[in-house]
Amino acid sequence: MSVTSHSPDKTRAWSALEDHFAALRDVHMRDLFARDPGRFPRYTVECGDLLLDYSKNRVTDETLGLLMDLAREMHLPQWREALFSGERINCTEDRAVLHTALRGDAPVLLDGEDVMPAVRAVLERMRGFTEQVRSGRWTGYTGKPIRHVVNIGIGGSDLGPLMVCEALRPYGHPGLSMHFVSNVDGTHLAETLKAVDPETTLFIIASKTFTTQETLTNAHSAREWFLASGAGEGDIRRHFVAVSTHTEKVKAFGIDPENMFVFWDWVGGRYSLWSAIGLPIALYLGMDRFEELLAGGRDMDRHFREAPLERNMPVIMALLGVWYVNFFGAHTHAILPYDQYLHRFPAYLQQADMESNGKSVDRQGQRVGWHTGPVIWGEPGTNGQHAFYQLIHQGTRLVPCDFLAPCNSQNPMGDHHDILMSNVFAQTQALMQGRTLETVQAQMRAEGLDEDTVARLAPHRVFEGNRPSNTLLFDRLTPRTLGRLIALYEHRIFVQGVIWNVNSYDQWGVELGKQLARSVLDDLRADTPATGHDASTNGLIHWYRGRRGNG
Ligand SMILES: O=P(O)(O)OC[C@H]1O[C@](O)(CO)[C@@H](O)[C@@H]1O
Repeated sequence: MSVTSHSPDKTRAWSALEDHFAALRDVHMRDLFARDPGRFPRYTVECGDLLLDYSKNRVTDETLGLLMDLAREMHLPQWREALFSGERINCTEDRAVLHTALRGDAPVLLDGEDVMPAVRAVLERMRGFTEQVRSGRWTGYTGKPIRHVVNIGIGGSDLGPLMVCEALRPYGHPGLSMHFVSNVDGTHLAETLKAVDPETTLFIIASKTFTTQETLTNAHSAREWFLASGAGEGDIRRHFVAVSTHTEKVKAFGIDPENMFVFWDWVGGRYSLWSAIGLPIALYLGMDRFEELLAGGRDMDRHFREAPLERNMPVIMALLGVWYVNFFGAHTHAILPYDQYLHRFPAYLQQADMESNGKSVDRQGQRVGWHTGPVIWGEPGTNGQHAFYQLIHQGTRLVPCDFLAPCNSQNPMGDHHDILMSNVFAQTQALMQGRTLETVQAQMRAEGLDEDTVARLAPHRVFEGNRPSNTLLFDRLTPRTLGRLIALYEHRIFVQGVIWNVNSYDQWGVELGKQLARSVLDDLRADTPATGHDASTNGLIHWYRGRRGNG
């Protein structure tokens, strides 16, 4: 690797940020706004139709300057170049990380060979296939056109395509209904199969490794269901396609390689929606719109690569996150989309962010002495307001929030959209400004309440404020805009990984549970006593074995 890495807490900027934090921790954003009328124009940045307003953060010019120093001391510009140019920055798996090439338009050399011809060839095959299915020329085994697409995959082979198909529903093919089966709980597949017809259903078996237990179990059961409907083995080719990096394993499952769409080990699962893993997206939206999504990702790549760090949207968002995690001690970060179509965006980002930066050893294998990725969570507004915003406004924890909202609804209806947007702006204002005890008391007296009631209730009605948020506005949730948004968060994750000196592109933390599940499953199938686990696990296995089949 051409770039060196080291501990962030050994940098000069980190120490300076610690001192600066001590001076700023009790400063209220109300006062920062009062002192500085230029905050909004200075602390906003654009990329295409995206506007990021980060003025409602607990920062000053000095904070931002020090955060930029930290990025430079951690060699962010060099790491960014290593990412885009195909260096093997996934050091534990010795892999390049090239999801940006999937949406790129220039040669990218990996081991001296340009990856772009292969990328374009897969896109062309996707175009041919999706046009056949969407036009009705690709028929099922009884000659009927495809009406249902069932994607069977999990994690990155599910969450991205599912989120995008939901987000871009207004652009979806009216004659295709999209289904996503991920959970190995038989209920997920069973409920999906109740809604589809074997003669008109196309199954996509999506798995980078083609070894994932949940996906293969669901895929085998789907095939059995299909064959039980009266179809023959020879009909499988019209109803099952695969997306994977492993041709041999796809063949072994019984899917013709002709019906397989490939991608490569340099595409991480949680960054793979831009690859053939996006096949459900391309089927639903059509290939032109899928390419608009890619173009949106490319817009953000260009911005990330070319804009100065101080005007760089993913860099700014990432560094603000570092400021809260490492200096204010924030444990979580809320993603609050005020667009119903983005209702799976927080779930998608949970995997993208937490599987990437939920690490506790650095790139050198040493235990980190600083906090890394926060818990990512969220729900669409305004529903969240009536659920968990109480804690964000008045709880004891600091929860930095991202509010995302379109300036135009896909479904204009009366004054719904102005009402929705008034909530976005009011929430961020309330979080920032709060409401002081004096204001509460004055308001209560103006309402004519007696002094006892004022004294008793006023403390409950105080809002400390000083709670940070970013606001991301965009014109309308189009494929291109969504591409920009997704790539924005991908790069935010990358930058934070660089600052925390972790490898954001492996996921060893999912291994142990998988391994143990295999040995537990052996014990669930056995009739001899289970003794090889701890007392709790042995006890649970026996309890379950004694009761299954009774319910
Ligand atoms: O696409 P695959 O190989 O089935 O993996 C699915 C998911 O499983 C994981 O490896 C771990 O949960 C994810 O990183 C990945 O997205």
